[in-house]
Amino acid sequence: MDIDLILDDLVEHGFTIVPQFLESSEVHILASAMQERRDLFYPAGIGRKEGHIVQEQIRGDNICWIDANDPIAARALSQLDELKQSLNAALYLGLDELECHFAAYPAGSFYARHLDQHRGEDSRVVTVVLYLNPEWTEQDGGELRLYLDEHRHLDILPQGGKLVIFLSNRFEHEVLISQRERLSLTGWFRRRSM
Ligand SMILES: O=C(O)CCC(=O)C(=O)O
Ligand SMILES: [Fe+2]
Repeated sequence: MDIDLILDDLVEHGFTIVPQFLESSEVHILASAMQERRDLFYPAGIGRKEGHIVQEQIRGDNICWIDANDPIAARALSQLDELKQSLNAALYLGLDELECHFAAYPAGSFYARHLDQHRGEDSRVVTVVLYLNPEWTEQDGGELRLYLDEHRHLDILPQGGKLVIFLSNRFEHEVLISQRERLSLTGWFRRRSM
């Protein structure tokens, strides 16, 4: 992980892609640990609290929240913590906790275009998505489509070990239909509450 490159990219573009954030052996370990928790996954909803509803026409993934101290994801979480410290030191983002969950998109599912901040709430500052799919190809679909502005978007394949980082309030994005099960760890660095 070249931290200077990450910081430069975030300052200049607001997002960056780290192709090999996690080694492939670690991706395997994390993906199989995730499979062991499969009975704890449930359909993801949209909105918070009373507004929370499950709508497969919007998002079809199943999720399982991960505690920051959970040994299941120790390696990935400690690397993400290092990243957070660098972001704070260089960019003064004041990032505090990482809120994160595993996500599994069954074949045929997707997540429609959205922004990662809930209405009236701006505590999610930086979104990180770490993919856990070894040997993912273009035929498998499931790209993360990041809308850069009104006219341009970027499609990112969810290949194992890759980390995508972007400013949560800046980029609308969607997950295109996946042709096979698509696994990830998604997190949000939150701002310290005043
Ligand atoms: O898995 C991805 O590529 C993005 C997931 C996402 O947008 C979300 O969980 O908010
Ligand atoms: Fe999102």
